[in-house]
Amino acid sequence: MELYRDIDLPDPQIRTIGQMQPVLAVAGCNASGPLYFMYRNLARTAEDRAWLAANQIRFDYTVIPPRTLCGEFTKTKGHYHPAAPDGTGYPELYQVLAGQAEYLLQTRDSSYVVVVRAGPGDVVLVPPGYGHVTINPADTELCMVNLVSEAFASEYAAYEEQQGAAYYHCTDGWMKNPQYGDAGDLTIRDAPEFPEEGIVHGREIYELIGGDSLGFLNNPAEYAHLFRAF
Ligand SMILES: O=P(O)(O)OC[C@H]1O[C@](O)(CO)[C@@H](O)[C@@H]1O
Repeated sequence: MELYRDIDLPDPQIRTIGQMQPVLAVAGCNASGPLYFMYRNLARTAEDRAWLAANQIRFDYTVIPPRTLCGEFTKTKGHYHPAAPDGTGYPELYQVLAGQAEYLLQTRDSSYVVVVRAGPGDVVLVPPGYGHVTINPADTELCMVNLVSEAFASEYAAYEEQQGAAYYHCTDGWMKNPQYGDAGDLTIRDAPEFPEEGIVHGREIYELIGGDSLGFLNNPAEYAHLFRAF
């Protein structure tokens, strides 16, 4: 899969282990350093950048090197998205470029928790109302891109208050987070595709920029059919 080497990357935003402490499986895990790198708001051309800005959409590139922290595979911090003005939560679209990813998605009441496994070229839609964490369970770098509305700020409080997501992926397997007494069993599945919107494995999601398939990112209520796969 194309690694977007043709885009000049700005300085990344770096997620440090210090920032991750509230969400790690082992509280107080003695580790330090940068954990992952987020290159936000990218575009290949001035025309694409103008289209993205006019449509309030961001294209980001994230690199998650392999690592374990006190026995837990490296992961993103985890956050929820608020509701759009139409009352439906903002969704997000990811695509893996290199490495292996596990998208750990959960409803706000954690009654449904699902891991979507994805490899190079795979697309993953985070449906409205789902919080998400991305785990790198492999020993290679995970590179991924995402398209998301830039009309909101991510909400981290619930993940921080409950010490992360409902499950942790550790080197000896999946472990339920004891702070989620009522969490549902873990479902593990592959990523569904959405051919009617041109969102299919192996097709660069960047190609959707400038087209008419990304309306769901800012007007999710009109696209309920897209979110039924979950
Ligand atoms: O904000 P977190 O939970 O650290 O997750 C980082 C990921 O989220 C994004 O901000 C998009 O939601 C990406 O830039 C990045 O891959």
